[in-house]
Amino acid sequence: MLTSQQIADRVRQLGTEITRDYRGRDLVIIGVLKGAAAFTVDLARAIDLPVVMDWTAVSTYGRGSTAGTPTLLKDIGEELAGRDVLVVEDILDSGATLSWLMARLRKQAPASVNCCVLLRKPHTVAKPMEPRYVGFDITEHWVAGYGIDYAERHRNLSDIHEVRLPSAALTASA
Ligand SMILES: O=P(O)(O)OC[C@H]1O[C@H](OP(=O)(O)OP(=O)(O)O)[C@H](O)[C@@H]1O
Ligand SMILES: Nc1nc2[nH]cnc2c(=O)[nH]1
Repeated sequence: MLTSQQIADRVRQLGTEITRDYRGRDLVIIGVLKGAAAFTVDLARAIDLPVVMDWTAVSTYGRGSTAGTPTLLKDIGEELAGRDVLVVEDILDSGATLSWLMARLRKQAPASVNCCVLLRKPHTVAKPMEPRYVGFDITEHWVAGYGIDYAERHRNLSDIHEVRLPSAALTASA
């Protein structure tokens, strides 16, 4: 679906935009494990600012048209009060994970909270939200590679691939 070269080119563009938008600010980048690990590291290296990096992990069940139920698996360590926060996610699908996470981070009273998603799927129905930065708008097909898994495997692929699944398996995985 997307080659490593296409991804690298877009990551470089996003890094340039973020560098311009956050110059002179106290930027904290929060990568959402596990899917956004590769993207977060590459994006951070494309930003020409002294950013602070931190990590969180959230698991969300009941995606799609039903409201997801997120669980925090790993919290951040940074204090966010008064700082500019950029959450980095691999995929925006139902929006359940990101909307829950951003509401949680806002409770620490940061100066701002925005997000950068690599891939946006077309139907963010459950929790509509507008990321400040989007890498690519894609179809609703299941994808894997560049940090994104299929049944926990294939995160190590350099390209992003479409995974052909029977519709029953797709529902079970979500
Ligand atoms: O917009 P949503 O419907 O919430 O879906 C997007 C989330 O789903 C995937 O995470 P997953 O729970 O599979 O965990 P992982 O990042 O560890 O692979 C993906 O990495 C996003 O975090
Ligand atoms: N791994 C993976 N997780 C997802 N969560 C929502 N869509 C996807 C997808 O295409 N792949």
